Amino acid sequence: MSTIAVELAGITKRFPGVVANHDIDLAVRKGTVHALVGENGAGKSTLMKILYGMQKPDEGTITVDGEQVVFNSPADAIARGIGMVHQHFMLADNLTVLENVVLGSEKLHGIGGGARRRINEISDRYGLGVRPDVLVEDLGVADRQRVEILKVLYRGARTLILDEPTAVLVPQEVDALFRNLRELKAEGLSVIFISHKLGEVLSVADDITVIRRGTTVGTAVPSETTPRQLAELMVGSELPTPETAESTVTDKPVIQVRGLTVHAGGGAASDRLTEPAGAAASAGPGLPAGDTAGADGTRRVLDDITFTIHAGEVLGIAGVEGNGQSELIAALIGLKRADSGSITFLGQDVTGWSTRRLRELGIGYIPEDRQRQGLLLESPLWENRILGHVTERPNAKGFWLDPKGAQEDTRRIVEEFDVRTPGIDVTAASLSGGNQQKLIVGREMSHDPKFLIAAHPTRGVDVGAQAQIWDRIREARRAGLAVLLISADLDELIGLSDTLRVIYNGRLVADADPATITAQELGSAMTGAVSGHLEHVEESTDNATDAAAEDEAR
Ligand SMILES: Nc1ncnc2c1ncn2[C@@H]1O[C@H](COP(=O)(O)OP(=O)(O)OP(=O)(O)O)[C@@H](O)[C@H]1O
Repeated sequence: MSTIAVELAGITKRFPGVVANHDIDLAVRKGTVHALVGENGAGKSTLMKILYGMQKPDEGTITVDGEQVVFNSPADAIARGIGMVHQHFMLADNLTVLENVVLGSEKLHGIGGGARRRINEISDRYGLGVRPDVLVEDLGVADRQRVEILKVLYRGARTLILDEPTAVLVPQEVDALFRNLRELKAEGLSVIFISHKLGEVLSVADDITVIRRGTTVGTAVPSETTPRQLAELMVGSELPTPETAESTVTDKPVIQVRGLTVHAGGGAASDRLTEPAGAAASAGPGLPAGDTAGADGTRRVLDDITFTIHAGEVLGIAGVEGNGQSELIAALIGLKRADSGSITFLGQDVTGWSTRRLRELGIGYIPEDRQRQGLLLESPLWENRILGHVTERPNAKGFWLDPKGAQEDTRRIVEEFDVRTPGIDVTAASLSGGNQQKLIVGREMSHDPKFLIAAHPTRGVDVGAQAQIWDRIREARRAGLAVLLISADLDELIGLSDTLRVIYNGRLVADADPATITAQELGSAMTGAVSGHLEHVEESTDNATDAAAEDEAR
Protein backbone atom coordinates (compact mmCIF):
# COMPACT_ATOMS: atom_id res chain seq x y z
CA MET A 1 0.00 0.00 0.00
CA SER A 2 1.24 3.42 -0.87
CA THR A 3 2.45 5.67 1.94
CA ILE A 4 1.68 8.67 -0.25
CA ALA A 5 -1.91 9.87 0.12
CA VAL A 6 -1.92 12.34 -2.73
CA GLU A 7 0.60 13.19 -5.39
CA LEU A 8 0.48 16.05 -7.83
CA ALA A 9 3.09 15.83 -10.57
CA GLY A 10 4.09 18.32 -13.25
CA ILE A 11 0.99 20.45 -12.76
CA THR A 12 0.72 23.42 -15.12
CA LYS A 13 -2.22 25.81 -15.25
CA ARG A 14 -2.38 28.91 -17.45
CA PHE A 15 -4.75 31.87 -17.29
CA PRO A 16 -4.73 34.72 -19.82
CA GLY A 17 -1.41 36.51 -19.26
CA VAL A 18 -0.39 34.37 -16.25
CA VAL A 19 1.06 30.94 -15.66
CA ALA A 20 -0.49 30.26 -12.25
CA ASN A 21 1.16 26.86 -11.84
CA HIS A 22 4.24 25.80 -13.74
CA ASP A 23 5.38 22.20 -13.45
CA ILE A 24 4.52 21.87 -9.76
CA ASP A 25 5.18 18.68 -7.80
CA LEU A 26 3.65 17.94 -4.42
CA ALA A 27 3.59 14.64 -2.53
CA VAL A 28 1.56 14.39 0.66
CA ARG A 29 2.39 11.49 2.97
CA LYS A 30 -0.33 9.61 4.84
CA GLY A 31 -0.76 10.64 8.45
CA THR A 32 1.00 14.00 8.07
CA VAL A 33 0.30 17.72 7.95
CA HIS A 34 1.81 19.15 4.79
CA ALA A 35 2.11 22.92 4.69
CA LEU A 36 1.96 24.82 1.43
CA VAL A 37 3.54 28.25 1.64
CA GLY A 38 4.41 30.97 -0.83
CA GLU A 39 3.93 34.66 -1.46
CA ASN A 40 0.66 36.14 -2.69
CA GLY A 41 -0.15 34.98 -6.18
CA ALA A 42 2.39 32.15 -5.98
CA GLY A 43 -0.26 29.67 -7.10
CA LYS A 44 -1.30 27.86 -3.89
CA SER A 45 -5.08 28.26 -4.26
CA THR A 46 -4.94 27.34 -7.93
CA LEU A 47 -3.10 24.12 -7.09
CA MET A 48 -5.65 23.27 -4.41
CA LYS A 49 -8.58 24.05 -6.71
CA ILE A 50 -7.07 21.57 -9.14
CA LEU A 51 -6.77 18.90 -6.45
CA TYR A 52 -10.37 19.56 -5.38
CA GLY A 53 -11.72 19.31 -8.93
CA MET A 54 -12.71 22.96 -9.21
CA GLN A 55 -10.26 23.61 -12.00
CA LYS A 56 -8.64 21.38 -14.62
CA PRO A 57 -4.88 21.43 -15.07
CA ASP A 58 -3.48 22.08 -18.54
CA GLU A 59 -0.77 19.53 -17.85
CA GLY A 60 0.19 17.12 -15.11
CA THR A 61 -1.30 14.25 -13.17
CA ILE A 62 -3.07 13.63 -9.88
CA THR A 63 -2.56 10.37 -8.05
CA VAL A 64 -4.64 9.37 -5.02
CA ASP A 65 -3.68 6.28 -3.05
CA GLY A 66 -1.38 5.10 -5.83
CA GLU A 67 -4.03 5.41 -8.52
CA GLN A 68 -4.06 8.10 -11.20
CA VAL A 69 -7.33 10.04 -11.26
CA VAL A 70 -9.04 12.76 -13.30
CA PHE A 71 -11.39 15.11 -11.48
CA ASN A 72 -14.09 16.95 -13.38
CA SER A 73 -15.81 18.41 -10.34
CA PRO A 74 -15.52 18.61 -6.54
CA ALA A 75 -17.94 15.67 -6.39
CA ASP A 76 -15.28 13.53 -8.10
CA ALA A 77 -12.65 14.70 -5.63
CA ILE A 78 -14.92 14.04 -2.64
CA ALA A 79 -15.62 10.55 -3.97
CA ARG A 80 -11.87 9.90 -3.81
CA GLY A 81 -11.56 11.18 -0.24
CA ILE A 82 -10.44 14.75 -0.84
CA GLY A 83 -12.13 17.41 1.32
CA MET A 84 -11.73 21.16 1.39
CA VAL A 85 -12.45 23.64 4.18
CA HIS A 86 -12.67 27.06 2.58
CA GLN A 87 -11.56 30.27 4.21
CA HIS A 88 -15.09 31.65 4.01
CA PHE A 89 -17.28 29.18 5.84
CA MET A 90 -20.18 27.90 3.81
CA LEU A 91 -22.67 27.02 6.54
CA ALA A 92 -26.32 28.10 6.70
CA ASP A 93 -26.75 30.10 9.90
CA ASN A 94 -30.39 29.30 10.48
CA LEU A 95 -29.94 25.53 10.31
CA THR A 96 -28.64 23.12 12.94
CA VAL A 97 -25.25 21.48 12.77
CA LEU A 98 -26.89 18.21 11.78
CA GLU A 99 -28.86 19.85 8.98
CA ASN A 100 -25.76 21.58 7.69
CA VAL A 101 -23.71 18.41 7.76
CA VAL A 102 -26.24 16.17 6.02
CA LEU A 103 -27.29 18.77 3.44
CA GLY A 104 -26.42 17.30 0.05
CA SER A 105 -25.28 13.99 1.60
CA GLU A 106 -28.63 12.63 2.71
CA LYS A 107 -27.88 9.31 1.01
CA LEU A 108 -24.97 8.52 3.33
CA HIS A 109 -26.68 8.06 6.69
CA GLY A 110 -30.12 9.61 6.19
CA ILE A 111 -31.24 12.72 8.02
CA GLY A 112 -32.26 11.28 11.38
CA GLY A 113 -30.82 8.98 14.03
CA GLY A 114 -28.23 7.40 11.74
CA ALA A 115 -26.81 10.78 10.80
CA ARG A 116 -26.82 11.97 14.42
CA ARG A 117 -24.97 8.84 15.53
CA ARG A 118 -22.35 9.25 12.82
CA ILE A 119 -21.80 12.93 13.69
CA ASN A 120 -21.33 12.11 17.37
CA GLU A 121 -18.99 9.28 16.45
CA ILE A 122 -16.75 11.49 14.27
CA SER A 123 -16.85 14.31 16.80
CA ASP A 124 -15.74 12.00 19.63
CA ARG A 125 -13.12 10.25 17.58
CA TYR A 126 -11.26 13.43 16.64
CA GLY A 127 -12.05 15.45 19.75
CA LEU A 128 -14.07 18.03 17.81
CA GLY A 129 -16.75 18.64 20.47
CA VAL A 130 -19.43 19.27 17.85
CA ARG A 131 -23.05 18.79 18.98
CA PRO A 132 -25.54 17.98 16.21
CA ASP A 133 -28.59 19.89 17.42
CA VAL A 134 -27.29 23.40 18.06
CA LEU A 135 -28.05 26.18 15.61
CA VAL A 136 -25.04 27.30 13.62
CA GLU A 137 -25.86 30.95 14.34
CA ASP A 138 -25.21 30.30 18.03
CA LEU A 139 -21.68 29.10 17.33
CA GLY A 140 -18.48 31.12 17.41
CA VAL A 141 -15.91 31.09 14.63
CA ALA A 142 -13.79 28.24 15.99
CA ASP A 143 -16.84 25.99 16.43
CA ARG A 144 -18.04 26.77 12.93
CA GLN A 145 -14.67 25.75 11.62
CA ARG A 146 -14.94 22.44 13.48
CA VAL A 147 -18.37 21.90 11.90
CA GLU A 148 -16.80 22.47 8.47
CA ILE A 149 -14.08 19.96 9.28
CA LEU A 150 -16.66 17.47 10.52
CA LYS A 151 -18.68 18.00 7.36
CA VAL A 152 -15.83 16.92 5.11
CA LEU A 153 -14.99 13.98 7.38
CA TYR A 154 -18.65 12.93 7.22
CA ARG A 155 -18.30 12.76 3.46
CA GLY A 156 -15.38 10.38 3.86
CA ALA A 157 -12.40 12.70 3.40
CA ARG A 158 -9.00 11.12 4.01
CA THR A 159 -7.06 14.19 2.84
CA LEU A 160 -8.26 17.59 4.08
CA ILE A 161 -7.28 20.88 2.50
CA LEU A 162 -7.40 23.77 4.97
CA ASP A 163 -7.06 27.21 3.42
CA GLU A 164 -5.59 29.66 5.97
CA PRO A 165 -7.57 28.09 8.81
CA THR A 166 -5.92 30.10 11.59
CA ALA A 167 -6.52 33.59 10.12
CA VAL A 168 -9.71 33.97 12.15
CA LEU A 169 -8.65 32.23 15.38
CA VAL A 170 -7.20 33.51 18.66
CA PRO A 171 -4.05 31.75 19.97
CA GLN A 172 -5.97 29.38 22.26
CA GLU A 173 -8.23 28.38 19.38
CA VAL A 174 -5.21 27.80 17.16
CA ASP A 175 -3.83 25.42 19.78
CA ALA A 176 -7.15 23.57 19.88
CA LEU A 177 -7.23 23.31 16.08
CA PHE A 178 -3.70 21.92 16.05
CA ARG A 179 -4.73 19.30 18.63
CA ASN A 180 -7.56 18.28 16.29
CA LEU A 181 -5.11 18.02 13.41
CA ARG A 182 -2.89 15.74 15.49
CA GLU A 183 -5.89 13.49 16.14
CA LEU A 184 -6.55 13.34 12.41
CA LYS A 185 -2.94 12.42 11.75
CA ALA A 186 -2.99 9.73 14.40
CA GLU A 187 -5.85 8.10 12.49
CA GLY A 188 -3.80 8.10 9.30
CA LEU A 189 -5.49 11.09 7.66
CA SER A 190 -3.53 13.79 5.86
CA VAL A 191 -3.92 17.55 5.97
CA ILE A 192 -2.76 20.14 3.47
CA PHE A 193 -2.41 23.40 5.31
CA ILE A 194 -2.09 26.76 3.54
CA SER A 195 -0.84 29.60 5.73
CA HIS A 196 1.12 32.84 5.74
CA LYS A 197 1.87 32.50 9.45
CA LEU A 198 5.26 30.91 9.33
CA GLY A 199 5.64 30.28 13.06
CA GLU A 200 2.46 28.23 13.02
CA VAL A 201 3.54 26.39 9.91
CA LEU A 202 6.78 25.36 11.61
CA SER A 203 4.97 24.21 14.73
CA VAL A 204 2.31 22.07 13.07
CA ALA A 205 3.73 20.79 9.77
CA ASP A 206 5.60 17.57 9.15
CA ASP A 207 6.59 18.63 5.64
CA ILE A 208 6.66 22.01 3.93
CA THR A 209 6.53 22.78 0.22
CA VAL A 210 7.42 26.31 -0.84
CA ILE A 211 6.10 27.68 -4.11
CA ARG A 212 7.15 30.90 -5.73
CA ARG A 213 5.90 32.49 -8.92
CA GLY A 214 3.96 29.37 -9.80
CA THR A 215 6.64 26.78 -9.30
CA THR A 216 8.05 24.60 -6.54
CA VAL A 217 11.21 26.21 -5.20
CA GLY A 218 11.91 23.77 -2.43
CA THR A 219 10.85 21.76 0.54
CA ALA A 220 11.80 22.44 4.13
CA VAL A 221 12.09 20.23 7.20
CA PRO A 222 10.33 22.09 10.04
CA SER A 223 12.69 20.95 12.81
CA GLU A 224 15.68 22.33 10.91
CA THR A 225 14.17 25.61 9.69
CA THR A 226 13.59 29.00 11.33
CA PRO A 227 10.75 31.37 10.38
CA ARG A 228 13.37 33.71 8.95
CA GLN A 229 14.80 31.03 6.67
CA LEU A 230 11.32 30.08 5.54
CA ALA A 231 10.49 33.73 4.78
CA GLU A 232 13.67 34.02 2.77
CA LEU A 233 12.78 30.92 0.77
CA MET A 234 9.30 32.32 0.13
CA VAL A 235 9.80 35.95 -0.68
CA GLY A 236 13.52 36.49 -0.46
CA SER A 237 13.14 38.89 2.45
CA GLU A 238 13.37 38.83 6.21
CA LEU A 239 10.50 38.33 8.59
CA PRO A 240 8.99 41.67 9.59
CA THR A 241 7.61 42.62 13.00
CA PRO A 242 4.73 45.05 13.44
CA GLU A 243 6.25 46.85 16.41
CA THR A 244 5.72 50.56 16.53
CA ALA A 245 8.64 52.05 18.40
CA GLU A 246 8.03 55.72 19.06
CA SER A 247 4.64 57.19 19.93
CA THR A 248 3.14 59.75 17.58
CA VAL A 249 -0.09 60.26 19.54
CA THR A 250 -1.16 63.91 19.68
CA ASP A 251 -3.84 65.62 21.76
CA LYS A 252 -5.98 66.47 18.72
CA PRO A 253 -9.14 64.35 18.71
CA VAL A 254 -10.02 63.08 15.24
CA ILE A 255 -12.90 60.79 16.00
CA GLN A 256 -15.02 60.89 19.15
CA VAL A 257 -17.64 58.26 19.78
CA ARG A 258 -19.98 58.77 22.71
CA GLY A 259 -22.49 56.26 24.08
CA LEU A 260 -22.96 54.55 20.72
CA THR A 261 -25.72 51.96 20.99
CA VAL A 262 -27.17 49.82 18.23
CA HIS A 263 -29.96 47.27 18.62
CA ALA A 264 -30.03 43.97 16.73
CA GLY A 265 -31.71 44.14 13.37
CA GLY A 266 -32.14 47.88 13.43
CA GLY A 267 -30.79 50.57 11.20
CA ALA A 268 -28.90 48.42 8.70
CA ALA A 269 -28.15 50.44 5.63
CA SER A 270 -26.21 48.57 2.97
CA ASP A 271 -23.18 46.42 2.37
CA ARG A 272 -21.81 48.39 -0.50
CA LEU A 273 -19.38 51.22 -0.21
CA THR A 274 -21.02 53.53 -2.63
CA GLU A 275 -24.59 53.59 -1.47
CA PRO A 276 -26.13 56.12 0.85
CA ALA A 277 -27.31 55.06 4.29
CA GLY A 278 -30.87 53.88 4.74
CA ALA A 279 -31.07 51.70 1.64
CA ALA A 280 -32.32 48.48 3.20
CA ALA A 281 -33.06 47.00 6.56
CA SER A 282 -31.67 43.59 7.41
CA ALA A 283 -30.86 41.76 10.57
CA GLY A 284 -27.31 42.06 11.84
CA PRO A 285 -25.23 38.94 12.34
CA GLY A 286 -25.95 36.82 15.40
CA LEU A 287 -24.12 37.31 18.65
CA PRO A 288 -23.17 34.78 21.26
CA ALA A 289 -25.79 34.05 23.90
CA GLY A 290 -26.00 36.41 26.84
CA ASP A 291 -26.19 39.70 24.97
CA THR A 292 -27.48 42.67 26.81
CA ALA A 293 -31.11 43.46 26.19
CA GLY A 294 -32.22 46.98 25.36
CA ALA A 295 -34.98 48.81 27.24
CA ASP A 296 -37.40 47.77 24.51
CA GLY A 297 -36.36 44.13 24.85
CA THR A 298 -34.22 43.91 21.71
CA ARG A 299 -30.60 42.86 21.98
CA ARG A 300 -27.94 45.53 21.91
CA VAL A 301 -25.24 44.55 19.48
CA LEU A 302 -23.36 47.71 20.48
CA ASP A 303 -23.84 48.95 23.99
CA ASP A 304 -22.73 52.38 25.12
CA ILE A 305 -19.47 52.47 23.17
CA THR A 306 -17.31 55.47 24.04
CA PHE A 307 -13.80 56.27 22.80
CA THR A 308 -11.65 58.99 21.28
CA ILE A 309 -8.91 58.49 18.71
CA HIS A 310 -6.41 61.31 18.32
CA ALA A 311 -4.29 62.32 15.34
CA GLY A 312 -1.29 59.97 15.18
CA GLU A 313 -2.98 57.29 17.28
CA VAL A 314 -3.86 53.70 16.49
CA LEU A 315 -6.68 52.34 18.65
CA GLY A 316 -6.79 48.55 18.47
CA ILE A 317 -10.03 46.73 19.28
CA ALA A 318 -9.49 43.12 20.32
CA GLY A 319 -12.31 40.62 20.40
CA VAL A 320 -13.49 37.24 19.27
CA GLU A 321 -15.35 37.66 15.99
CA GLY A 322 -19.07 38.37 16.42
CA ASN A 323 -18.87 40.54 19.54
CA GLY A 324 -19.91 43.78 17.87
CA GLN A 325 -16.89 44.61 15.73
CA SER A 326 -18.81 44.43 12.44
CA GLU A 327 -21.56 46.64 13.82
CA LEU A 328 -19.05 49.16 15.13
CA ILE A 329 -17.39 49.43 11.75
CA ALA A 330 -20.76 49.66 10.00
CA ALA A 331 -21.91 52.44 12.34
CA LEU A 332 -18.70 54.42 11.86
CA ILE A 333 -18.80 54.26 8.08
CA GLY A 334 -22.51 55.06 7.83
CA LEU A 335 -23.72 51.59 6.89
CA LYS A 336 -25.70 51.18 10.10
CA ARG A 337 -27.66 53.81 12.00
CA ALA A 338 -27.06 54.26 15.70
CA ASP A 339 -30.07 53.99 18.01
CA SER A 340 -28.42 56.42 20.38
CA GLY A 341 -25.08 58.10 20.90
CA SER A 342 -22.98 60.36 18.72
CA ILE A 343 -20.02 60.34 16.38
CA THR A 344 -17.92 63.46 16.00
CA PHE A 345 -15.27 63.79 13.30
CA LEU A 346 -12.79 66.66 13.61
CA GLY A 347 -15.21 68.58 15.80
CA GLN A 348 -18.21 68.10 13.50
CA ASP A 349 -21.19 65.97 14.50
CA VAL A 350 -21.46 63.36 11.72
CA THR A 351 -23.95 61.01 13.39
CA GLY A 352 -26.26 59.56 10.75
CA TRP A 353 -24.24 60.82 7.78
CA SER A 354 -24.14 58.70 4.63
CA THR A 355 -21.15 56.60 3.69
CA ARG A 356 -20.40 58.79 0.71
CA ARG A 357 -20.32 61.99 2.73
CA LEU A 358 -18.14 60.38 5.40
CA ARG A 359 -15.69 59.15 2.80
CA GLU A 360 -15.54 62.58 1.19
CA LEU A 361 -14.69 64.06 4.57
CA GLY A 362 -11.59 61.85 4.71
CA ILE A 363 -12.55 58.51 6.25
CA GLY A 364 -10.77 55.52 4.71
CA TYR A 365 -12.21 52.04 4.98
CA ILE A 366 -10.51 48.66 4.65
CA PRO A 367 -13.52 46.33 5.05
CA GLU A 368 -13.66 42.99 6.83
CA ASP A 369 -14.90 41.07 3.84
CA ARG A 370 -12.89 42.25 0.87
CA GLN A 371 -14.88 40.32 -1.71
CA ARG A 372 -18.34 41.39 -0.60
CA GLN A 373 -17.68 44.87 0.69
CA GLY A 374 -14.43 46.03 -0.85
CA LEU A 375 -14.50 45.03 -4.50
CA LEU A 376 -16.65 44.68 -7.57
CA LEU A 377 -15.34 41.25 -8.44
CA GLU A 378 -16.43 41.15 -12.07
CA SER A 379 -15.12 44.64 -12.87
CA PRO A 380 -11.59 45.53 -14.00
CA LEU A 381 -9.02 46.67 -11.47
CA TRP A 382 -9.22 50.29 -12.57
CA GLU A 383 -12.97 50.43 -11.94
CA ASN A 384 -12.29 49.01 -8.52
CA ARG A 385 -9.88 51.90 -8.05
CA ILE A 386 -12.91 54.21 -8.35
CA LEU A 387 -15.16 52.26 -5.96
CA GLY A 388 -16.00 54.36 -2.93
CA HIS A 389 -14.17 57.39 -4.35
CA VAL A 390 -16.37 58.31 -7.30
CA THR A 391 -16.25 62.05 -6.81
CA GLU A 392 -12.59 62.36 -5.83
CA ARG A 393 -9.44 62.96 -7.80
CA PRO A 394 -7.86 61.28 -9.73
CA ASN A 395 -11.11 59.42 -10.49
CA ALA A 396 -13.13 62.54 -11.26
CA LYS A 397 -12.66 66.01 -12.65
CA GLY A 398 -15.41 68.25 -11.38
CA PHE A 399 -18.67 66.44 -11.99
CA TRP A 400 -17.21 64.05 -14.53
CA LEU A 401 -15.59 60.69 -14.13
CA ASP A 402 -12.02 60.63 -15.38
CA PRO A 403 -11.33 57.04 -16.47
CA LYS A 404 -7.85 57.96 -17.75
CA GLY A 405 -6.93 59.44 -14.39
CA ALA A 406 -8.24 56.35 -12.59
CA GLN A 407 -6.40 54.03 -14.95
CA GLU A 408 -3.10 55.81 -14.57
CA ASP A 409 -3.42 55.84 -10.84
CA THR A 410 -4.31 52.13 -10.80
CA ARG A 411 -1.00 51.46 -12.56
CA ARG A 412 0.75 53.44 -9.85
CA ILE A 413 -0.98 51.45 -7.07
CA VAL A 414 -0.18 48.15 -8.77
CA GLU A 415 3.47 49.21 -8.91
CA GLU A 416 3.73 50.74 -5.45
CA PHE A 417 1.80 48.07 -3.58
CA ASP A 418 3.22 45.22 -5.63
CA VAL A 419 -0.17 43.93 -6.82
CA ARG A 420 0.75 40.91 -8.94
CA THR A 421 -1.40 41.11 -12.07
CA PRO A 422 -0.93 40.92 -15.83
CA GLY A 423 -2.63 44.34 -16.17
CA ILE A 424 -5.26 46.76 -14.90
CA ASP A 425 -7.98 45.49 -17.24
CA VAL A 426 -8.30 42.04 -15.67
CA THR A 427 -11.19 41.54 -13.23
CA ALA A 428 -10.70 41.78 -9.48
CA ALA A 429 -11.92 38.17 -9.27
CA SER A 430 -8.87 36.97 -11.16
CA LEU A 431 -6.42 38.34 -8.58
CA SER A 432 -5.20 36.07 -5.80
CA GLY A 433 -6.68 36.83 -2.36
CA GLY A 434 -3.62 38.62 -1.03
CA ASN A 435 -3.34 40.75 -4.15
CA GLN A 436 -7.00 41.78 -3.86
CA GLN A 437 -6.20 42.95 -0.35
CA LYS A 438 -3.15 44.94 -1.53
CA LEU A 439 -5.32 46.69 -4.13
CA ILE A 440 -7.87 47.76 -1.49
CA VAL A 441 -5.20 48.99 0.92
CA GLY A 442 -3.52 50.88 -1.93
CA ARG A 443 -6.80 52.52 -2.91
CA GLU A 444 -7.70 53.59 0.60
CA MET A 445 -4.24 54.90 1.49
CA SER A 446 -4.09 56.87 -1.77
CA HIS A 447 -6.70 59.35 -0.58
CA ASP A 448 -4.70 60.47 2.45
CA PRO A 449 -7.47 59.70 4.91
CA LYS A 450 -7.55 61.52 8.24
CA PHE A 451 -9.27 58.58 9.87
CA LEU A 452 -8.80 55.00 8.71
CA ILE A 453 -11.07 52.13 9.70
CA ALA A 454 -8.84 49.12 9.13
CA ALA A 455 -10.40 45.68 9.55
CA HIS A 456 -7.83 42.90 9.24
CA PRO A 457 -5.65 45.05 6.95
CA THR A 458 -3.14 42.27 6.28
CA ARG A 459 -5.44 39.24 6.28
CA GLY A 460 -4.25 36.82 3.64
CA VAL A 461 -1.18 38.81 2.61
CA ASP A 462 2.30 37.34 2.67
CA VAL A 463 5.03 38.41 5.06
CA GLY A 464 6.66 40.75 2.56
CA ALA A 465 3.45 42.59 1.70
CA GLN A 466 2.47 42.62 5.35
CA ALA A 467 5.61 44.59 6.21
CA GLN A 468 4.83 47.02 3.42
CA ILE A 469 1.27 47.61 4.63
CA TRP A 470 2.45 48.11 8.21
CA ASP A 471 4.99 50.62 6.98
CA ARG A 472 2.34 52.56 5.10
CA ILE A 473 0.05 52.69 8.12
CA ARG A 474 2.92 53.81 10.39
CA GLU A 475 4.02 56.44 7.91
CA ALA A 476 0.51 57.89 7.70
CA ARG A 477 0.21 57.71 11.50
CA ARG A 478 3.35 59.81 11.81
CA ALA A 479 1.71 62.34 9.55
CA GLY A 480 -1.35 62.49 11.82
CA LEU A 481 -3.64 59.66 10.70
CA ALA A 482 -6.02 58.27 13.33
CA VAL A 483 -6.67 54.55 12.95
CA LEU A 484 -9.29 52.18 14.31
CA LEU A 485 -7.67 48.77 13.95
CA ILE A 486 -9.59 45.53 14.17
CA SER A 487 -7.58 42.40 13.64
CA ALA A 488 -7.65 38.73 14.48
CA ASP A 489 -3.86 38.75 14.19
CA LEU A 490 -3.01 39.56 17.79
CA ASP A 491 0.66 40.24 17.12
CA GLU A 492 -0.41 42.83 14.58
CA LEU A 493 -2.92 44.30 17.00
CA ILE A 494 -0.43 44.55 19.86
CA GLY A 495 2.41 45.69 17.62
CA LEU A 496 0.61 48.48 15.78
CA SER A 497 -1.69 49.85 18.48
CA ASP A 498 -1.00 52.78 20.79
CA THR A 499 -4.12 51.97 22.78
CA LEU A 500 -5.88 48.62 23.07
CA ARG A 501 -9.41 47.86 24.19
CA VAL A 502 -11.34 44.61 24.38
CA ILE A 503 -14.86 44.26 23.00
CA TYR A 504 -17.16 41.58 24.39
CA ASN A 505 -20.91 41.21 23.84
CA GLY A 506 -21.06 44.64 22.23
CA ARG A 507 -19.33 46.45 25.09
CA LEU A 508 -15.82 47.72 25.58
CA VAL A 509 -14.99 45.71 28.69
CA ALA A 510 -11.29 46.25 29.36
CA ASP A 511 -8.17 48.16 28.42
CA ALA A 512 -4.80 46.57 27.78
CA ASP A 513 -1.33 48.02 27.54
CA PRO A 514 0.20 47.11 24.18
CA ALA A 515 3.68 47.63 25.62
CA THR A 516 3.36 44.76 28.09
CA ILE A 517 0.56 42.39 27.11
CA THR A 518 1.27 39.14 25.24
CA ALA A 519 -0.85 37.62 22.48
CA GLN A 520 -1.70 34.73 24.80
CA GLU A 521 -2.96 37.08 27.54
CA LEU A 522 -4.93 39.15 25.08
CA GLY A 523 -6.48 35.97 23.70
CA SER A 524 -7.63 35.02 27.22
CA ALA A 525 -9.09 38.47 27.78
CA MET A 526 -11.02 38.22 24.53
CA THR A 527 -12.60 34.92 25.48
CA GLY A 528 -13.71 36.23 28.86
CA ALA A 529 -10.95 35.46 31.34
CA VAL A 530 -9.30 38.64 32.54
CA SER A 531 -5.61 38.69 33.36
CA GLY A 532 -3.51 41.00 35.50
CA HIS A 533 -2.52 43.06 32.47
CA LEU A 534 -6.00 44.44 31.96
CA GLU A 535 -7.89 47.24 33.52
CA HIS A 536 -11.57 46.68 34.03
CA VAL A 537 -14.06 48.83 32.28
CA GLU A 538 -15.06 50.82 35.35
CA GLU A 539 -11.63 52.45 35.36
CA SER A 540 -11.44 52.84 31.63
CA THR A 541 -14.90 54.38 31.42
CA ASP A 542 -13.72 57.00 33.87
CA ASN A 543 -10.69 57.58 31.69
CA ALA A 544 -12.88 57.92 28.67
CA THR A 545 -15.16 60.33 30.48
CA ASP A 546 -12.17 62.37 31.56
CA ALA A 547 -10.89 62.40 28.02
CA ALA A 548 -14.29 63.54 26.79
CA ALA A 549 -14.34 66.36 29.30
CA GLU A 550 -10.82 67.37 28.27
CA ASP A 551 -11.79 67.27 24.63
CA GLU A 552 -14.73 69.47 25.31
CA ALA A 553 -12.63 71.93 27.29
CA ARG A 554 -10.25 72.37 24.35
N1 LIG B 1 -9.65 32.55 -12.49
C1 LIG B 1 -8.51 33.19 -12.75
N2 LIG B 1 -8.36 33.93 -13.87
C2 LIG B 1 -7.21 34.57 -14.15
N3 LIG B 1 -6.11 34.53 -13.35
C3 LIG B 1 -6.19 33.81 -12.23
C4 LIG B 1 -7.38 33.11 -11.87
N4 LIG B 1 -7.15 32.48 -10.69
C5 LIG B 1 -5.89 32.77 -10.33
N5 LIG B 1 -5.30 33.57 -11.26
C6 LIG B 1 -3.92 34.07 -11.22
O1 LIG B 1 -3.07 32.97 -10.93
C7 LIG B 1 -2.01 33.36 -10.08
C8 LIG B 1 -1.99 32.47 -8.84
O2 LIG B 1 -3.11 32.79 -8.01
P1 LIG B 1 -3.48 31.96 -6.69
O3 LIG B 1 -4.80 32.45 -6.24
O4 LIG B 1 -3.33 30.51 -6.95
O5 LIG B 1 -2.33 32.45 -5.68
P2 LIG B 1 -2.12 32.15 -4.13
O6 LIG B 1 -0.75 31.57 -3.98
O7 LIG B 1 -3.24 31.32 -3.63
O8 LIG B 1 -2.13 33.61 -3.51
P3 LIG B 1 -2.67 34.23 -2.11
O9 LIG B 1 -1.64 33.92 -1.08
O10 LIG B 1 -2.71 35.70 -2.38
O11 LIG B 1 -4.02 33.63 -1.84
C9 LIG B 1 -2.25 34.83 -9.77
O12 LIG B 1 -1.42 35.60 -10.60
C10 LIG B 1 -3.69 35.06 -10.10
O13 LIG B 1 -3.91 36.37 -10.50
